[in-house]
Amino acid sequence: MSKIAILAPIDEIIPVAEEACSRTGESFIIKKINFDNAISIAKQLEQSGTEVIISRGTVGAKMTESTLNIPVVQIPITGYDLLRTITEARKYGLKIGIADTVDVLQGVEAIEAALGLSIEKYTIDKIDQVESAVRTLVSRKIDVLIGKSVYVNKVNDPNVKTVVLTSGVESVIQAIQEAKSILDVRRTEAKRTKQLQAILDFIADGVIAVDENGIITVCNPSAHRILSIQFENVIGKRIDDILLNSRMKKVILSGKEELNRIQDENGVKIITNRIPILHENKVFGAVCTFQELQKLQQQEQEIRKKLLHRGHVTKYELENIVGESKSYQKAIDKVKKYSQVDSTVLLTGETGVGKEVFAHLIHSLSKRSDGPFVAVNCAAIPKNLLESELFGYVDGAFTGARKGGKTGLFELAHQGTIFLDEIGELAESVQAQLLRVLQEGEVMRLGDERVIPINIRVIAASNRDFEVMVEEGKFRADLYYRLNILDIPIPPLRQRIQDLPLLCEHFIEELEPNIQKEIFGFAPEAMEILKQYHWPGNIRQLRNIVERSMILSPDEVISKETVMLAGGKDFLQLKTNQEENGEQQDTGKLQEYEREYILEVLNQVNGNKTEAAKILGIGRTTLWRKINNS
Ligand SMILES: Nc1ncnc2c1ncn2[C@@H]1O[C@H](COP(=O)(O)OP(=O)(O)OP(=O)(O)O)[C@@H](O)[C@H]1O
Repeated sequence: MSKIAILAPIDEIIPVAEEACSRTGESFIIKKINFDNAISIAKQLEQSGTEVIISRGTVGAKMTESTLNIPVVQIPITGYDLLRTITEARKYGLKIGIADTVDVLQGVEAIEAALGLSIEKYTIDKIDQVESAVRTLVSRKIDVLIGKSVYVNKVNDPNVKTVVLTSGVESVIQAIQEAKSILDVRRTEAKRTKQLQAILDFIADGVIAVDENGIITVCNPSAHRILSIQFENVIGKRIDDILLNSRMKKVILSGKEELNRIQDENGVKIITNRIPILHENKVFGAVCTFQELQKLQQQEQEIRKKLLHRGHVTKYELENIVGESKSYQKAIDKVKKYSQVDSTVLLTGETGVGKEVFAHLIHSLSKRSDGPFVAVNCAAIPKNLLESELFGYVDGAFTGARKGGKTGLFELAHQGTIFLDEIGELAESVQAQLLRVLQEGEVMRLGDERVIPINIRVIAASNRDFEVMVEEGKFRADLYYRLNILDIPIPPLRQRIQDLPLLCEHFIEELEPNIQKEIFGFAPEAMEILKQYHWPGNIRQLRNIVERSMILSPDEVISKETVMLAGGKDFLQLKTNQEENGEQQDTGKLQEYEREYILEVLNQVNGNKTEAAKILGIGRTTLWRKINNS
């Protein structure tokens, strides 16, 4: 199918067009048309793949002004065509009239001067001037009328002869060249449009463009998906009828871009960039690109997880939790119940009772278990950094701020749980911001004006007495009540000492692979010692003592002496108490055991005193004194 068609409004054009095609080596469609059927024929050709039409005269002009989507190239009237036609007309008389467009008439003036002729001219500027043009010229008593076929066909005065002004082969060749270059441009444009379309179809960002009146000109598939609105035929509609908060008209009016704005559309939160489309300092539209905030936050979490090589995931499951005592089981029951709701939990208890373990457990039993678990020890992060760590910051928020800004831990916990350990250590300013997070479900990065909505569950923990802190004005009362919706007090180890054998067994099993020693357990007297101790460091301290005892023990069963040694000075104090209680202890013998075990440890670490002191939990000087004392 040829991409170019020549539509001839007069018969004379057909042989000229055929000649032009044969000279240029083309085989275009050549069809005879008339004023009435021109547009329907052109439309049929357009549908069957014709991309450029060549025609001429009034019919050509009619096609250009019609609803055709393809360009129409006019076959020009050249000076040569005029000369040829005027020479022909002179055969019929000297009084010549001509009706045509201003550019053709300019050529006529040049020929008049050269030939010493005076020609009656009628300037056509609209296609419906045929009748009046012919009437006017005939009334001037002309001998002959020159014009396009529609004009000459209207002459019915037998005294006036007619000559059709038509184009020659050169003019048709000129039109063919022009049509071919239009075809080239259209092909390049089509390629570029296809490329752009592929980009728009492929990118995950939503893209919507509007013209200067706010009428949608582009809306890509991601925009449809993200906003999940039925976008039937959105092209051509007003942006404000489709989106409630688009602000595109504002961007067109101000000519200023708006970047990284959070926008709510039908309950979908999106982060949007809007820019004006400028040409020669004039705004002729705007384009916005946007992403779903929730997706962005998820991706950011994924990337951060990978970058940090550690996932914000829970480490403890219910089966790793040891404790059968009533008080502990009561606390575990609360964990199970509270994990099913989304309210804030406050865990209280002495250091090392397992507050973090409980927080992990609540998360892993909750419906958020697939989301992140972010644990923050508020006492471990320097006070001046805590705010920026929790809330994040934007580029240039403060001196020393990392380029590109930083996502805060609250944002990282989005769709999951944040565990704020040692919450009693929060500075007052941070307490106020935390209250806002709990009340509004939003965070604001340092140096930013935008609020970022987040969906998190907060679990807080402290080993301090909040009521006293609130009374002393060190902790905001409103924050305390907000945190203390569900409370879980965790009992200290000394109040559930019956769990001790189970815990020891659990830790031996857990530690054995690391220590690479087979240990059966604690001798009954050793267990007695452990049960008598008051465990200020609770389970963490117990785990350390079990580990130390396992390393020190020369036997598969850990003896009382090994435990005494592992307990260090805290346990020696215990021995004194026992003595005071009337128990007989042989101090000299104990010191001897102590010395023996210290030597055993030294032996295991090849005499490295620093290493041995570390394992024994005593200073190097004490170690030296203990070896040399006896
Ligand atoms: N019920 C339990 N069963 C087994 N191990 C436990 C249990 N509870 C706590 N642990 C262990 O005890 C140690 C201390 O627990 P955790 O860090 O949760 O205490 P914490 O109360 O948060 O301490 P801190 O107040 O110092 O932050 C951890 O090694 C943990 O594995």
